[in-house]
Amino acid sequence: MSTYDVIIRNGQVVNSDSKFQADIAIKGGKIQRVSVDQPLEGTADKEIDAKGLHIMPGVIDTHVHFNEPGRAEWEGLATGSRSLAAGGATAFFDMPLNSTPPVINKENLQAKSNLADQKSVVNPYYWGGLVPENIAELKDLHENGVIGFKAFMSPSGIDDFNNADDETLYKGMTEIASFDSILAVHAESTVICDQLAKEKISQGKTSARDFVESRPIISEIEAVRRIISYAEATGCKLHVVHASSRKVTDLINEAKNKGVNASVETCAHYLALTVKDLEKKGGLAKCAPPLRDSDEVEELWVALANGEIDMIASDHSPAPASMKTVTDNYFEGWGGISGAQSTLNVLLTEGYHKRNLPLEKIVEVTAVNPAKRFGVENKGTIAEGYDADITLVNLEESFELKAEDLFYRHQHSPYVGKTFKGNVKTTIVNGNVVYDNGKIITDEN
Ligand SMILES: NC(=O)N[C@H]1NC(=O)NC1=O
Ligand SMILES: [Zn+2]
Ligand SMILES: [Zn+2]
Repeated sequence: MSTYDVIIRNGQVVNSDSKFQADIAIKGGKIQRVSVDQPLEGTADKEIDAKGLHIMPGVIDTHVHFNEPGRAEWEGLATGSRSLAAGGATAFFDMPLNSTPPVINKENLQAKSNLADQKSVVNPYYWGGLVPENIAELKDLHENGVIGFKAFMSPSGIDDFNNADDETLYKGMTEIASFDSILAVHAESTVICDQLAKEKISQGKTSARDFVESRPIISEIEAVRRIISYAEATGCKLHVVHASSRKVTDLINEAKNKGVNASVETCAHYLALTVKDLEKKGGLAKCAPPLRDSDEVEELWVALANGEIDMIASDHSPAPASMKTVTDNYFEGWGGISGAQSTLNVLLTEGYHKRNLPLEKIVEVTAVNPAKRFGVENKGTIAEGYDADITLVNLEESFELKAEDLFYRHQHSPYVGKTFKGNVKTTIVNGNVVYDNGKIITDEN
């Protein structure tokens, strides 16, 4: 009988506050021993030599749309979760849309979680939706384990998930505050975006730049200011997703300084891609809020380095290729980027290698802060007693991302063709190796 299930030897552990050489022993899905600077004694059913590799807490992707049930032809829990594992993620928070029926009541939550239990290779968590029709359902959703609620302040693009008007936001936040949960918002102004889009389209102005100009940063600023005022008035915890500009993250930080319980996410694509990519790659790089110019990208990196951004997620919101093809009208086609597999690659390449972003900071915004902010216990850190959710990374290995390397239901992404430095070699979820050297390892193989 071996002492442990898995031992990882000779790796360099990275936590959000430290880096050290250690051997790690896993048993029963937990990290049982972390032996710093001296060889760990004992045997294991599986020994992994991590010499030359960095051992990081698995990424917790707080923002994905896996679209199942109901829209599995766009993605799916099996394919989506495999892509995460291949990218070093060990948990995800699935958005209440674009699955159908959306997660706006307990029954729909259970339908999704039953499917995830069968299909996901990483740990699933769920956002509940806040829509004008479901304020009476929020408490039930909370009691059934959603990690928080998500509302759209502008149209969601999905017919069965209405955006929240001001009354819904105010009443919903009052209700969510009553049981101390949190509201995440997609913050763009409906009035500004709709009006500008109408104007552009009526003038035949439908280029990539026109689309971006129809969803300007001020539209995010307006919506974020408004939602902060509701957070102040109701005492509801607030989380702003996919801020595309430091001008937006600044507002959250000002609010925090005034004592508002708020946090902010940005996405890998706002750190790695610009309007030029949208022009070049067409629909593959279309999202909302849209990609910005390179000066905004650089400012976001500064914000990240300064601790002004709480977490980085993918907002993986895929669709079939036919819906991502833009010819000359950028107002047509699905807005949403396929990126779940590449978040860590982006942060290592563009952050650690190119801009000297410390590895500890990457762990903080991909693992520690997501776990802390949303009350996910025993995850986000490599330490004794924590869950064995771990990714092994070769920081120096470069590779060019190919479409056939993607585990998505549809093998496309704006990152295809990009050379990344920093490659995920192995991903361990609850003590089981689920991804190793380019392959998903499941019970069947
Ligand atoms: N419904 C949905 O997934 N929308 C997402 N896509 C995107 O680009 N931004 C979003 O909020
Ligand atoms: Zn959104
Ligand atoms: Zn989203």
